[in-house]
Amino acid sequence: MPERAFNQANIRNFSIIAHIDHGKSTLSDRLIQHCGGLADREMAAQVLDSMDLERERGITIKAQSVTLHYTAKNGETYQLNFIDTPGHVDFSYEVSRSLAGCEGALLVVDAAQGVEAQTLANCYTALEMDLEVVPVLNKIDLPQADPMRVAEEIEDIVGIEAIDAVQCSAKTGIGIDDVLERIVTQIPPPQGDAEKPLQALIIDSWFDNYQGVVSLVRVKNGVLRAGDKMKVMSTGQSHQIDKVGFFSPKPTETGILRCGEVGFIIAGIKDILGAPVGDTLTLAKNPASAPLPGFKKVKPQVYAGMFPISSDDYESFRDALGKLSLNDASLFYEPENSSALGFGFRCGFLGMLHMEIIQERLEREYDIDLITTAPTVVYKVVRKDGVEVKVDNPTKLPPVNDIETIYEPVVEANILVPQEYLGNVITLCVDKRGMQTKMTYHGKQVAVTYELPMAEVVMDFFDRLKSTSRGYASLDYQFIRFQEADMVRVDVLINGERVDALAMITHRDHSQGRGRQLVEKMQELIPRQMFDIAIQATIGNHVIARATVKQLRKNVIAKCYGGDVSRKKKLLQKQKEGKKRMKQLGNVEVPQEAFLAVLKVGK
Ligand SMILES: Nc1nc2c(ncn2[C@@H]2O[C@H](COP(=O)(O)OP(=O)(O)OP(=O)(O)O)[C@@H](O)[C@H]2O)c(=O)[nH]1
Repeated sequence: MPERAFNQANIRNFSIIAHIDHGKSTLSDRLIQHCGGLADREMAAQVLDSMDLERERGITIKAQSVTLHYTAKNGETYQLNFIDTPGHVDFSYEVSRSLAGCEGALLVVDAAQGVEAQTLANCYTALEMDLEVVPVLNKIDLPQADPMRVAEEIEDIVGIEAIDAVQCSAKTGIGIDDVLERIVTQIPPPQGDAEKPLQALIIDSWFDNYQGVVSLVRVKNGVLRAGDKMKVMSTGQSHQIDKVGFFSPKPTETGILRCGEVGFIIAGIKDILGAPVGDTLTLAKNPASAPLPGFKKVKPQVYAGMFPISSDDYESFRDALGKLSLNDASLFYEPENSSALGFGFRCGFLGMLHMEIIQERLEREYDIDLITTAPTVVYKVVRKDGVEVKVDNPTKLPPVNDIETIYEPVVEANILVPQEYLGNVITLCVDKRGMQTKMTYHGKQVAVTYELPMAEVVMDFFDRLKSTSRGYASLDYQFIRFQEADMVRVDVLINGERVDALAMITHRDHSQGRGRQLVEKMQELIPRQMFDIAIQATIGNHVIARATVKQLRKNVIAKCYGGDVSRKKKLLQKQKEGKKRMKQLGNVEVPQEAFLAVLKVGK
């Protein structure tokens, strides 16, 4: 392989911080196009949002990278390594992961919309990590764009200089040159010493069916070559490096990654735990004395049970979770056994979107049909005998008589909202048992801070906030403490049998109303069968609500008795498909939606 020209001073490693829809994907495609990374026809598909799911949902989930070469106005050619970051509130942890590989970040703000809470939180993370934050005002082609106002907002709310912020339109291409020049002039080159022992940070790892584990790394010190024997510092395991290179955006082998560079490495690692994200790689021959600081560990916030509909899928389900968790350190799972749903896993997620995405990936990429139980947060329970337990599953809540106190997790939620929707947002927060702690006005925008029970926030809060503010309010939240709360477990009985997978933990004040809504929702969702089905909600032995699904009188097939066989077959086939998502509880068939009916209550 020919030696590449290399000058560490001409490397720029950066990420883009942007709120969803402010144009990050469009801008990154433009930068790639401008630097000749892609032909126009390849631009049709946005490149960095590579997973199908991401494209459909229009959001970026996983960190990806691309290496570009840009010849600047000063005549020098720069290597730009762009590491992508996700934009949703559930994934701020992955943002810090991407930022750890960079010296700078572009803060892309829609010049018509202004600053949103999520960009704010990520921006603070970047500033804390000592990154150079370069503000970029996008969408200046829009008639309603108001770059001066938004620049002031950035200064006022984010607290960085923005008056001479670069203005561009990722859509029309205006100002893209200026963005590239800013990257080169404002973001510092990587520090690090090529002569020191190798230290390469694993930013991301994923499993490729042909290559095994592929890792995206940032070389902080030393040099990494194909053929070298490298050591994973946390496990001490050594592997021969097969391939190294860049994504440009197609994978391009270079045989070497030098100090300051970002690229992929493949080392024939088959074990999915062999290259953990946040770990440090060094060389077996001349190892570094210490690993690099890893990433802040994140704890899942929401737990739910996931059960394969067919018990034959259990093994493949476990393998799939293993593969997914390789590049998603925030995904937690452990075996769970439900009397209603059989063998499955208790899974922990960052939030509801994260949960939905994992569920969809399992179904689409791994072809596993699942029943998911209602998500719950983690409660701290102090028993009468003084022992403290963490409860991530309503069925594990100790009997009422054994409980001294229950503590629920509380978050601090920062919301940015235009003044005209402030009233709606306050109503929503009060409804969700929120307590206001701060409110400041910034031009047209208001920043409000609430302390809210996490259980209320992780479920449907984000969606409701969006709809009550016509999409203008934005949210960021973090766990602050556990707080004593009067929580109870509501059980659901179907024909007298307690269904463990349907239990929920809720505040006592809401329990009566939610119990009622829950049984009513279940009544709608459970199809009528050949007998009456009684649905009850209980707290302990006390029934708080009941409903009945009346028996079905007619047999569907009876209708076409004597009719032609193919029609009858079709009807049966249709029924069977309809049943795919059903679970047999005793003699009652319950559809998947019923297990999530809890999410539909309390609105
Ligand atoms: N008018 C105008 N529209 C733009 C511009 N840049 C992006 N858009 C549009 O804004 C919408 C969102 O752009 P994306 O690039 O997908 O946004 P994103 O921030 O990458 O979204 P995530 O991938 O979810 O983080 C798309 O409909 C784009 O066509 C711009 O400069 N001007």
